[in-house]
Amino acid sequence: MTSIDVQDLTKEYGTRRAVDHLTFRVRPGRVTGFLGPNGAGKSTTMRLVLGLDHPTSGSATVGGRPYAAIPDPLRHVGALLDARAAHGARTGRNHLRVLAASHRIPDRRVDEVLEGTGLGPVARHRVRTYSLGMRQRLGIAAALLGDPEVIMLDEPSNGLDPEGIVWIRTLLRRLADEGRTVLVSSHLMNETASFADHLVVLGRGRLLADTPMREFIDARVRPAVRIRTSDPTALRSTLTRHGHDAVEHADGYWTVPDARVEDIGRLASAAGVPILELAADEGTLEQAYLDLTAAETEFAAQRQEA
Ligand SMILES: Nc1ncnc2c1ncn2[C@@H]1O[C@H](COP(=O)(O)OP(=O)(O)OP(=O)(O)O)[C@@H](O)[C@H]1O
Repeated sequence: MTSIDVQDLTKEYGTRRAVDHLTFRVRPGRVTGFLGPNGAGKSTTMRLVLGLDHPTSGSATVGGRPYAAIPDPLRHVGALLDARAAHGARTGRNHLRVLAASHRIPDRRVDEVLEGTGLGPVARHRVRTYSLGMRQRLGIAAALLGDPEVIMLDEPSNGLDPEGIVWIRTLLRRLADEGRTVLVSSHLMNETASFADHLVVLGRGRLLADTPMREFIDARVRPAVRIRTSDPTALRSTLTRHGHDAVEHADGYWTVPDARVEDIGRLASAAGVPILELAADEGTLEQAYLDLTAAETEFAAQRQEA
């Protein structure tokens, strides 16, 4: 089982500290979403893990070894950092064949990943004719080429069309279900919520959260019940009688904070209040993320004032 281990990792560029004493572990068998505002240090951390940059202090290892010490690294760690990196004059297939040859990976694997990433029909076209989405797919194909147990993707959904977004979601889930270690950075919260089991969140180079996704949301967003009725007066009086503060919204919905669907449903039914819709409002990753990063911004402002 191969984990990514980041231990007290710090990276400074001049006076700018991009990564600040960061410690976390990315475990196999699940998709870990890597989140944080622009400039939080996600790409720098990924580059440090891949040995593309040297840490100022601390360490980053894969399966207990620094990337540079892994023989045939493409067979162990697959990464997509920058989809523009492929040589535009080569065909997609040749780009992958060159990579494969340097790691003694057979050409048939090239054709396999081309098919798997939906690039079969354009495999013999030059990369410079590819759309951003096709380049993303080519970058993902390159990451998968060595059938690695560790996969790191920086913004893989970038430029993908809706069908591509569904494809990447399914792919990430499958890779994790196969027991691989999958780390994926994204700015798209709905997207991340659809594939991640676990989250690592950075803010200004520091670790803000390292937690299962459900716990991350539940700790920050109060659960509520959404309800719609044809008799708002009866609904309000029933809820008030039972100590619930309901909030009415312009679109005809009511929200009952800190309540469970079972309880509100039972109360309404016992009081004969007609219910048109009833649902648990469990909170979204976006709400929880904005709550966390807002708190972080406030903290930063307070520190500056002090
Ligand atoms: N080569 C470099 N030289 C100088 N500063 C750098 C370099 N690479 C990154 N930085 C700085 O380090 C900080 C972290 O950048 P990084 O790209 O890792 O953030 P990120 O979380 O990936 O952001 P984004 O979400 O915008 O991609 C930023 O302030 C950035 O300007």
